[in-house]
Amino acid sequence: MSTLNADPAELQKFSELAHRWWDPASEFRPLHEINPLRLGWIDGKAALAGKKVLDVGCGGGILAESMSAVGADVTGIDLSEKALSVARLHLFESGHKVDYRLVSAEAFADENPAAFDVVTCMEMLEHVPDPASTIAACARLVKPGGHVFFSTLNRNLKSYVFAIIGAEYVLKLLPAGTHEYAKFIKPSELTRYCRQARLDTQELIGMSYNPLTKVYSLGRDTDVNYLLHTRRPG
Ligand SMILES: C[S@@+](CC[C@H](N)C(=O)[O-])C[C@H]1O[C@@H](n2cnc3c(N)ncnc32)[C@H](O)[C@@H]1O
Repeated sequence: MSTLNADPAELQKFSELAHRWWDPASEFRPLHEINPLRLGWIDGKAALAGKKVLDVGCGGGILAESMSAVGADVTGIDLSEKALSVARLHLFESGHKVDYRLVSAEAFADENPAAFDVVTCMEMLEHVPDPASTIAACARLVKPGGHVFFSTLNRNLKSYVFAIIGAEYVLKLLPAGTHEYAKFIKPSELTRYCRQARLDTQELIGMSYNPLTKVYSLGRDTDVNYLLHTRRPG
């Protein structure tokens, strides 16, 4: 039996904060603030309405719900039971429909090969022990010709300064200890894992935060946060 590709300390961290997931002033504020940007970018590439979509590492469901709101048929998977409970409860408030499951990407891929038009895996890879295994699972889950989207944090001096020192200690956008530098992933590594999983890179785009205007934007600067659009060949 293969070992579970999960770090119990990471899951515990998200479980402890889970009750604040939908508070836009909480530790999850950055996810609320970046959501319209990433949703628009994903929708622009994959035209979500009517598509079967899987959100891997969905947490409390910020992205999953928003994809349902634009007409996608969304399933969300995560290994934090508390985050999933919060996600399920929030559906009563929002009226959206998402099927939430407590299962790893690898196990779900064994049960549902080539089942989804679109797979999203955002802000999750930097929290798992073996990101290449998660990426390979996402590649197995998507249909031939389908889309897979990732986002994560780059690994360099600038990302260390911005994502850890800046976000966790100076601006206090995130609790100290949210991120572990060694788990950040360079775009070259992410695209290599994708190639190994037979996912073709379509676009790599940066996401930057301006601390003066407090506004996030998409652009060419991939030094800190970035997103990757890939497709499984048809
Ligand atoms: C920073 S949150 C991102 C949530 C969501 N993807 C978003 O961007 O709004 C990271 C999520 O990954 C989940 N996670 C961490 N390790 C995981 C694993 N091995 N399998 C599935 N989910 C995992 C956590 O429980 C948490 O919900």
